[in-house]
Amino acid sequence: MAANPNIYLVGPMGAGKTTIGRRIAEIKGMTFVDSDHEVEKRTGVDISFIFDMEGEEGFRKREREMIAELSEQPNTVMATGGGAVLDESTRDLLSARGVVVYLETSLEQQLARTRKASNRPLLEDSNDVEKTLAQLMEERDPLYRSIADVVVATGDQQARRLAREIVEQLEAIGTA
Ligand SMILES: Nc1ncnc2c1ncn2[C@@H]1O[C@H](COP(=O)(O)OP(=O)(O)O)[C@@H](O)[C@H]1O
Ligand SMILES: O=C(O)C1=C[C@@H](OP(=O)(O)O)[C@@H](O)[C@H](O)C1
Ligand SMILES: [Mg+2]
Repeated sequence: MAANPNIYLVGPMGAGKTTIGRRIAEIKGMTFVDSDHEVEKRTGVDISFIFDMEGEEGFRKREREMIAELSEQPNTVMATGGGAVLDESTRDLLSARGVVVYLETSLEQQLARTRKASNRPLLEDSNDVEKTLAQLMEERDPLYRSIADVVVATGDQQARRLAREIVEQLEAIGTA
């Protein structure tokens, strides 16, 4: 039997990439990786610390290299960080090496889902989180769409249910 194609989740902060990605991997019996977590493991520090020390540019370089490495791994579901798609080589790699799922999200949901958690320096350093999220979305939505094989609206449904629906959708189009 052919191995499962890799599944890559893209979308903005709070879309649920990390949460849903982990569930999809469980359902499919695939390996789950999160590019942010892998950068943190490799460096031994958190994302906010990397932004403080090296700026966003330093983080983007680490993110690009990590995604390039992780995308070589077979049978893998990878949650990317919300800004990973800014890099053209990353977009090309994700497109070429797996199925790309864009988790589309309303600003409202993003606000609710990013309210509690820390370690999102772009939001921690903002004095108007809603405006920052809206600006990022304007810049990035076309990039997410440009590589998406599937676009999934994340409504109010439970993470587990959403993951099941995504798996069904991928199986229906013959990509999982
Ligand atoms: N479909 C969902 N329903 C309810 N809560 C969710 C859902 N997706 C994500 N969450 C919650 O939102 C927060 C952010 O999710 P996360 O997976 O970290 O998003 P991302 O990786 O896209 O930034 C987490 O607390 C998570 O439990
Ligand atoms: O949107 C972004 O630029 C970022 C999103 C974060 O990941 P999540 O999308 O998983 O929150 C993390 O990579 C970093 O804080 C930058
Ligand atoms: Mg995440």
